[in-house]
Amino acid sequence: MTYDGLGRVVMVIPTYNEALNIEWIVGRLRAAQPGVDVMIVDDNSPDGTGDLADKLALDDAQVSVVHRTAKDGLGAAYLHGFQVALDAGYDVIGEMDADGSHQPEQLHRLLDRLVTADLVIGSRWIPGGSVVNWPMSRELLSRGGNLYVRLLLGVRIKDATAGFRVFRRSTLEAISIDTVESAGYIFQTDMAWRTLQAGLRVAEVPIEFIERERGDSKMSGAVASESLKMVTRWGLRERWNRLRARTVRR
Ligand SMILES: Nc1nc2c(ncn2[C@@H]2O[C@H](COP(=O)(O)OP(=O)(O)O[C@H]3O[C@H](CO)[C@@H](O)[C@H](O)[C@@H]3O)[C@@H](O)[C@H]2O)c(=O)[nH]1
Repeated sequence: MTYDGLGRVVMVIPTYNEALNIEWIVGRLRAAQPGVDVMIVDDNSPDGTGDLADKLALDDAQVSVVHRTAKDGLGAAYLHGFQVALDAGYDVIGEMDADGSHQPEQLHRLLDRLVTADLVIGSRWIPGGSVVNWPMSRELLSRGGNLYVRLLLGVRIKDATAGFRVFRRSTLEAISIDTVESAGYIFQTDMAWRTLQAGLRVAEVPIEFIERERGDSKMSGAVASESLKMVTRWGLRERWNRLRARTVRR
């Protein structure tokens, strides 16, 4: 099935212990966008999410499942799913969480904008975007993290850490996903940064992000500190490269 003007679209949904959410979110996505396929990438969740995903795939030819052997991080799960989607010939490959934070009913905003962009991010931090039910600590972490990314990397994106996105196939091909190494949530920033560095168009559209009601977030101190370290390293490397280029020109 296809989405008008964009070709074949698949939304990749990574899961780890999302048994309480997976049927609900896939049902909503299929109802909201019947032309869009779904690929669940499960890291052998102990709560049986993988089995539930298999049942969904059995009942619906537009749902597929990638089973991985163990929990290996959000970024690693997405990269695996992206490669499967590229091999399957999809024209547009998207990302969203399994827990209802990203609303399938708002996916059309991202897809419509992709007609004139290479990556579209559903943004919480542009006018019209919002967050529902996040504790102040989480909002500060996200706003502060995004400010740090803007300052260190010099990018204009307001929500570079967001996980509701759609990529053109050509974007994933241009940034050579087999060279991406970030395994945790910093993967989101890494992909946006690589897209900009490849000279491609990154657009943001406002979304309402709703904190999950069932199951637990996998965000942790280790995930946040990995992000801080990586952004600092990229920022310093970028400055060093610019300085060297200037010195060589003189
Ligand atoms: N397969 C797999 N899935 C994972 C893993 N870690 C997390 N996930 C899945 O990835 C999705 C997001 O994980 P959450 O732990 O629910 O994320 P969050 O705290 O709500 O984080 C949100 O904010 C982040 C920072 O802005 C975003 O990067 C993230 O995408 C999301 O929108 C969920 O579907 C979850 O099951 C993993 O190691 N493996």
